[in-house]
Amino acid sequence: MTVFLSLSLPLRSLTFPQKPTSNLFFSTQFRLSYQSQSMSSASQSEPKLGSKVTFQVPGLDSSEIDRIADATFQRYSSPKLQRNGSGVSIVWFRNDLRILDNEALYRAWASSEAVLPVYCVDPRLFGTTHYFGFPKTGAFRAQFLIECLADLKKNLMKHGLNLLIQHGKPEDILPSVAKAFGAHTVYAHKETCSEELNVERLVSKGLQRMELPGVSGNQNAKNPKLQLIWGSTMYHISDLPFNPDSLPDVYTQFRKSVESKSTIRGCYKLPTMLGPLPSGSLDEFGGWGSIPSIHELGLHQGKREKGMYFIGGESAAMGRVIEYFWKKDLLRVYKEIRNGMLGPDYSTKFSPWLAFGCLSPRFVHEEVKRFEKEREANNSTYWVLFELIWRDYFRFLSIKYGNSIFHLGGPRNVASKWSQDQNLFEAWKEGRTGYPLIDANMKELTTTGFMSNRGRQIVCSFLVRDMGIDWRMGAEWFETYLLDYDPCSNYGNWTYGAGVGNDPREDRYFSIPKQAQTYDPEGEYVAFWLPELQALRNDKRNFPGKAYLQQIVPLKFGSTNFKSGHPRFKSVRQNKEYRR
Ligand SMILES: Cc1cc2nc3c(=O)[nH]c(=O)nc-3n(C[C@H](O)[C@H](O)[C@H](O)COP(=O)(O)OP(=O)(O)OC[C@H]3O[C@@H](n4cnc5c(N)ncnc54)[C@H](O)[C@@H]3O)c2cc1C
Ligand SMILES: Nc1ncnc2c1ncn2[C@@H]1O[C@H](COP(=O)(O)OP(=O)(O)OP(=O)(O)O)[C@@H](O)[C@H]1O
Repeated sequence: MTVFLSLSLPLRSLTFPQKPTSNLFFSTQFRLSYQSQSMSSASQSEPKLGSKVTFQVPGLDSSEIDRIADATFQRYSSPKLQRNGSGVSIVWFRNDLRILDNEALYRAWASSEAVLPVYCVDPRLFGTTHYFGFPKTGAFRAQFLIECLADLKKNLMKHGLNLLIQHGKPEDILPSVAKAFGAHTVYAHKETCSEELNVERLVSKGLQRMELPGVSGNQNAKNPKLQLIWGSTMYHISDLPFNPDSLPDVYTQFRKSVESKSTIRGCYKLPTMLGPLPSGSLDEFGGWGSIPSIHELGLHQGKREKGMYFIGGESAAMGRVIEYFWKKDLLRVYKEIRNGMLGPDYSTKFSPWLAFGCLSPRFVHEEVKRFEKEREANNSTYWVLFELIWRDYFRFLSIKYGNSIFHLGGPRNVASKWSQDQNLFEAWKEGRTGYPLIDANMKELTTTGFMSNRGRQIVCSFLVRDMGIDWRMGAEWFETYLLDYDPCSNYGNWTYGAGVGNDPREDRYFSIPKQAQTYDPEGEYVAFWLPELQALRNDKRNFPGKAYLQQIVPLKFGSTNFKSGHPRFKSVRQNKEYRR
């Protein structure tokens, strides 16, 4: 039986698109809708490619998203679960904005008679990045967060709870909420990077120092505890076959070791109802508080002009899993199409929801296994897990290497000369380097908050290898803009790309002409983002010569316009081009 029967969706949902072919760079549907208009000659093809087109991810309407979410909650509910605690506990939501497979929420429920869910809108998240002072959270990610909070509140209410939203630092807010409700424990998910660890320490201290109401002199009265729970990875930290401090430095060793020696835990089941809420007044907190508007966060959301538009929240995340795996049947071919750049369907697009914790990687694992059982198991179905193991790996590496993942020399403390040339950096970030593949990717990032994995590797290589710019400038620019920003994956990948990562064998140079020929042979991607290229012949779009901006630097190896071996880069060591 397919998921559509169990979700009782309309009959048309039962018809799946034809099995996508193996040479896809993006989804069949996306390609077909454009191919019909796109002939090989420039004159007939391009008006539609360049027109303003947006794609909602997932591409489902809100009622279908709600139906999928309700059916999924239902599938994971167990009426047999029993709570045996007493008193009040608090769930402090952080980057775990979900109900399903949320161990902190489950434990808070099981250990109490009443649970109070709290989210703190921490002003530090809307400050600036560490070295270069870019906005810490850009408008796209802030808008995504707003939608995540609205969805979390709605789903908590469906389960008999609510969400108290407070504006301020968790270390100021949580002790006063715990005091007002006499909570015995604050449950939260554990983080691994120093900014977040620092907040954990401050919250813990705040709870310890809290004065208990009306119990002075009572030796038995206890301050509430902060109980931190591991929950961000697919493999649980306690199930690793090694201590994170002795994590293998080579990804393949890590992967083989966990695959052979560890198992992935099942998702936590949900009680049908999570209530009641504690009794008591919320007056001193202004009632349940409000979800901030983008303006209240000091940001401005521009018009969505083009490209993908992600819907925040756990319900949309579940909708995307069902859409990508079951409805569009793309899990079957994921490995063949995952290096695409254009349209919503060449890859799962799970990352923004994973980063906010709307989606549990263990849930993705269980859906992959269900698909393998009910439809097909192949290299593609495995490959989504392979990629999620990369995500786990970077998370565990952040424990082993601490703040060095943010430092110029990276985990290996590599001494290199880097430039901070503002002209070059501005051209990179604004997408006017004269290389269509770079410019298109950078425009996609600042227009949507997303960039493909292929694109990220190419623009990273160009910034650090061809321009010689301090990689942290690129990493912080990504930190501002990415919807899926996650310190471990972002800085982990940047240190790899810059050649300062923990694995000395990872030294990546991406040749732009080669990447363009392989991954955008018809120039569809660059023409989508750079309409001025649409008038050119398909094979010229990535190599437009004088028809486009002048190239701001020559390429280190091989060039589209410049002669290779430009003296500026003579001293740079030749690296093999990297292909994954
Ligand atoms: C310079 C650079 C910076 C990056 N910054 C981030 C970041 O801040 N946050 C982030 O989630 N990913 C980051 N990535 C990894 C990767 O590009 C994205 O996870 C991926 O593009 C997200 O799209 P998707 O969900 O469709 O991926 P899919 O191809 O569908 O992969 C499925 C999932 O596997 C995980 N994954 C895939 N590739 C990687 C990878 N290289 N490293 C870690 N996890 C991976 C992601 O969770 C992803 O959602 C970065 C990569 C590079 C090269
Ligand atoms: N979640 C995060 N996102 C981005 N950066 C983070 C995160 N957590 C920690 N960092 C970075 O970790 C570093 C910690 O700086 P801190 O001053 O506390 O320690 P440090 O090791 O002495 O670093 P530095 O010498 O760069 O100041 C900073 O670069 C900070 O931006």
